[in-house]
Amino acid sequence: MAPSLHPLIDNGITPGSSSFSGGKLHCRCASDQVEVTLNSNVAHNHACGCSKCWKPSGSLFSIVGVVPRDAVSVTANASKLSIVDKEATIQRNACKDCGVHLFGRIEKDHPFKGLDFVHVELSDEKGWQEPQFAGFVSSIIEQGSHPKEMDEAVGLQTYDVLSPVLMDLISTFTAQKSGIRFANL
Ligand SMILES: N[C@@H](CCC(=O)N[C@@H](CSCO)C(=O)NCC(=O)O)C(=O)O
Ligand SMILES: [Zn+2]
Ligand SMILES: [Zn+2]
Repeated sequence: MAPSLHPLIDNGITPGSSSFSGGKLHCRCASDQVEVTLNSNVAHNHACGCSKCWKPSGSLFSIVGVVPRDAVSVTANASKLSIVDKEATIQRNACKDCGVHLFGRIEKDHPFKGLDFVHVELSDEKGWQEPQFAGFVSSIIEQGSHPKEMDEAVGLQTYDVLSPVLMDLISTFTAQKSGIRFANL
């Protein structure tokens, strides 16, 4: 049987709503759930094959998107949150009890600083932006998947890092940091 890529993409992708403006995320504890309120839809939502992003058990990919950090607030049980790896670029705040990642924040100088990484499957609301691409696809081999499994039909454009739009953003940031100034950006 083919492995589950992720429940949000295994049986086709449901389009989000352009008028949707956010909702609440909950961890998976049976009680005293951590609640995070997002006052924005996500952008650049994508399937991520990396080993660091939270994924449901049995799935090869995480689904992760970004929201402005000003649109993120912890509205219940914040004391259950702990940063998974303080050295990582993305500081992933996870529930200490169930392990779910509620939001990932970047504090260092970085092109994506100001954006928090979130998993919309933790919300009961409908209308979140659908996954736009699959990134870090070859990273699933590092985690034990046979290289041939990478050829599974994901139903999304696949990349071994991020999409060209996001890679261009990162490269533009890097160039500007080194003193290069582009006209007409
Ligand atoms: N092969 C590694 C890749 C890990 C990685 O670089 N992940 C990316 C994408 S996460 C969401 O798109 C990243 O930016 N990580 C920064 C961080 O995790 O702090 C692996 O699989 O572990
Ligand atoms: Zn929990
Ligand atoms: Zn990732």
